[in-house]
Amino acid sequence: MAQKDSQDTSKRLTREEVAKNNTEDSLWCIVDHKVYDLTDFVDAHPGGNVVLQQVAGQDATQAFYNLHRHEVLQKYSDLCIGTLEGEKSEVIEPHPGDLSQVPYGEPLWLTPAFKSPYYKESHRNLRKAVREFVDKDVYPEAQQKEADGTYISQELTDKMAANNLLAMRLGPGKHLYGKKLIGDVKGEEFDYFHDLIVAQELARANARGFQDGNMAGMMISLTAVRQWLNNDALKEKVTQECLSGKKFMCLAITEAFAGSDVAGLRTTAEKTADGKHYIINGTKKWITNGMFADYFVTGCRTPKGFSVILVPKSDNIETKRIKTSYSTAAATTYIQFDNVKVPTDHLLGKEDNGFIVIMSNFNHERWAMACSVIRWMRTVTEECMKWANQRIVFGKPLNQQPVIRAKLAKMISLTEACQAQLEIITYQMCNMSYEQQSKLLGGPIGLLKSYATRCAHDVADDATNIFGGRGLTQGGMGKVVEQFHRTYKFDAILGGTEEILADLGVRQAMKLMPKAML
Ligand code: HEM
Repeated sequence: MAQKDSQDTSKRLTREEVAKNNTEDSLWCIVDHKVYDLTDFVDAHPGGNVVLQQVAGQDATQAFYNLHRHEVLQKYSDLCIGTLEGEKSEVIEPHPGDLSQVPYGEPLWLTPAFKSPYYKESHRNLRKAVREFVDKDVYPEAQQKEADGTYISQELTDKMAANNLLAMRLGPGKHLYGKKLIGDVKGEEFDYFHDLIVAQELARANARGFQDGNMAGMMISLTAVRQWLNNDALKEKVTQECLSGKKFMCLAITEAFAGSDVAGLRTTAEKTADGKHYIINGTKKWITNGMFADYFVTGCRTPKGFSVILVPKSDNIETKRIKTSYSTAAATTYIQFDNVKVPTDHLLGKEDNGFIVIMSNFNHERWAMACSVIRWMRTVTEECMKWANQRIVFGKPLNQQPVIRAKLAKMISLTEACQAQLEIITYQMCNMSYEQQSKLLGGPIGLLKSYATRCAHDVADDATNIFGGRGLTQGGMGKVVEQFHRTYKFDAILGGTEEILADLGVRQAMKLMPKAML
């Protein structure tokens, strides 16, 4: 019997040689024209020894791809002992930074021969650089943290900071000026299409809890601090601390008492007799990144309304972890403020006028959530395209069933429609001042997010049915679909529910109605 020639994939073997290695003492099989020696692996195989013994000495390509993701072969590449004489591997080996070759696996602007008026050379360069970074540095940690529920490492945070990825998450602005970003992009030229690219590429780490754990809290709160904090020195200090990855920030608005109903919040901020401090009391719930935050951008009731205050961490702030349907890597938190003393110059905007602070800040948050959920819809559609192509049932590929093709048609159409709407709104953001965006885009962005998550609902539903039991299983073929089906609701609820946002879109439109009668 032949001996295992460790990792020598260049070795040429014949099908006749493979056929002879069909016993427990030497068990070989063929997958995609390559030969695997499974002799020592049989007992460790998660699918058991019997199935391997049944294909000993044979070509098991079809059986393998019916049951395993290609990444299994990459993980166990040391079992490969050679390639078949005169044959070569057909399955495309993905490398860090590669574009998908699956139709609709990429937005149309990244599809060869398709054109777009929105993306310039610098967008393409940034896309390439961020994808490489995500594939090499973010994806492995994201997968690990999603599974074990621990928080982002300081090492990855430092790398994100060094590459200005933390700064880019705030969107375009002065905080990027003078900086040379990855992909050779100048900070001054960074616009909302660059921003869209960063959001969609980061979502490709396919770890929904970790995705929020990776500074979503800072992304939605430091923007408000930069726009509204009156104390400039403090503003620059906290910006510097957070964008360098040394300190962490979160947005603390929602409470057990009120979510989207900001007017119903019960956390209070009362001024001390000398007028120099606020004393804050109350609770906050479902606060992303609260567990590791050093700053809490907090919504409070003040005598005549609602105010937003930057609250540094102190002993009077207590945090407790909340378990939700995605990973605790997101650091979702219940917070109690018990007589927390904060200087009054930590106020954002004007006292009692916090509503405008929160509402204008919501636009970027909601738009960024739309970017990532639409990318998830695409990834899930791509998974279904691959599965329908490789899965053999009733003696033929799944894609030969019209009912499956009808589902794919719907998933593709919904994804493309959402991406197109996203790009049109992004173009408006690039061409409007912050004030115009606050005034005119709240409605359209609300409708975009609410429509995108309604579509995500349909995509998750159809994808799960296409994958069957695997769409309900964590790990293995359907793992991305299972995760999306379990977590897409975060995008439908966080940052404003589907219903509230759809209604906002219509209410804003009604305000702009002329006196036109039928
Ligand atoms: C290079 C060869 C192989 C390796 C490295 C391998 C590895 C694995 C791994 C890691 C799993 C766990 C599930 C996953 O991560 O997808 C698994 C499951 C399984 N494998 Fe394999 N396998 C190989 C070949 C085969 C072949 C040829 C067959 C069938 C003829 C087979 C049948 C199964 C079955 C039935 C399961 C359980 C799948 C499920 O729960 O859906 N494996 N294998």
